[in-house]
Amino acid sequence: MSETAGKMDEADKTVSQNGQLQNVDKPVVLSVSHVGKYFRLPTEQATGLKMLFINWTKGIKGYKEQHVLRDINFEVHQGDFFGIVGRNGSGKSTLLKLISGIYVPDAGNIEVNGKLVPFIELGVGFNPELTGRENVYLNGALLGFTRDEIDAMYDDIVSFAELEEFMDQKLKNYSSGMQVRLAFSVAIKAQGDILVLDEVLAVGDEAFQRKCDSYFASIKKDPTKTVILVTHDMSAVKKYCNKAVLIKDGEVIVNGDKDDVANRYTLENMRADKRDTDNDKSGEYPTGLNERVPFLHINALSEQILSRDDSFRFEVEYQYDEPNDYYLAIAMHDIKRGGITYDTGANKIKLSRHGHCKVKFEVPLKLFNNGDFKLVASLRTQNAEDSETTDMVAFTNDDNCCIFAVRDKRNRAYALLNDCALRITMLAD
Ligand SMILES: Nc1ncnc2c1ncn2[C@@H]1O[C@H](COP(=O)(O)OP(=O)(O)OP(=O)(O)O)[C@@H](O)[C@H]1O
Repeated sequence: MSETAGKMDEADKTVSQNGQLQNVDKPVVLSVSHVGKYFRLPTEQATGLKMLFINWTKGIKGYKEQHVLRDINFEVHQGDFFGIVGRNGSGKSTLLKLISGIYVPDAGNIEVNGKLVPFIELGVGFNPELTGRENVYLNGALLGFTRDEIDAMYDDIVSFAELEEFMDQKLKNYSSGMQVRLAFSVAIKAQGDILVLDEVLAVGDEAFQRKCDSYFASIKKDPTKTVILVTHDMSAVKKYCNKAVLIKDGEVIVNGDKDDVANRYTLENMRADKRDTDNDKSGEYPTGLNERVPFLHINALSEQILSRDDSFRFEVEYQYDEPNDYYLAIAMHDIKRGGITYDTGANKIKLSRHGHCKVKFEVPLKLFNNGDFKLVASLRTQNAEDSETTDMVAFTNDDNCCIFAVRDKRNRAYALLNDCALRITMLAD
């Protein structure tokens, strides 16, 4: 085993064991160890030297430190397609700027071995008063390429950007899409070793995105090129990356397996959506609850990201003190595709315990295709006049329901549950 492979961290080992990572024996091209970054946000301004002195004697700093990144550790090997994922404001762009040498870390260090080409902020290194051609040369020079090197890659850049007819026009006359195309083409066609890209999939029109798509597919196969990609697009992470990290509030919370990272990100987003709804609560009881049923909650008892070999276990926890029998009705919504996937029916689960109760359930996932699901429940009582009918007493809303997701490599994103769920029968004439 090489020295580099000997240095691999726990995440690398895990990933290589489940067969996703092929590059652990390749050289480390980027090493991020114990990196921290904070920004100073001004709180009050001293208006002069005297004020500054008074503040100093009182211990008033005049700024507060916002820790944007804390103890970030990971390694990227040559040939990796490495994803950096996280919600808005989690610190991804700051991390890319540190990797690209735009910022200096306040703690830890970053080692880059190879020529790094960043595409992280549009407009950096471009001058609107210069022509497209001049901008290619300017940008290439800023990236550290010689004139001869830029001459050699110029045609390739222009043809990828499909801007042949516009190269002698000033950049300020380009549409924003054209500017993105040119900047992106310079970044990817420049012969660097490590390409650092921020949200590139979100730029350009559909045709250009398709082109980027096939470019990514080809670069993924090139063992000498390394890509570091920041994206919110989990299908891109699953499709291109062999490794990824998930950053939350400035810390790496998942490191290594790109599927784990993508799944956890989905879960974090689902949780955040739910929290947003929680914050909207008003009145004495949460929506759906009342003095008869002051508490009704669905709790996940299993992991919330599962494969079709798993079962999802959950419990309905509630408070109900009236002496009559009652019913629990449970429905499962398909969050992305819409619609109800399953419904127990209003009077199938009859219960008679009272007080604070918990009832456990299990859903086998064999028949599920990939998707995000929301379980909702209602507590119902028999209608006094019609024994066939139930009346809803309380229901879970978005703040007390439960979510889970099915992610299985064997499954597709079809709307239907399971490939065998639908049978089309030919009818007689
Ligand atoms: N130059 C700066 N000065 C002060 N605070 C900053 C600076 N740059 C970023 N921040 C703060 O650092 C935090 C992380 O920002 P960053 O842009 O790295 O997040 P991000 O994960 O890239 O977000 P997004 O997905 O929205 O691009 C944010 O709270 C942001 O306000």
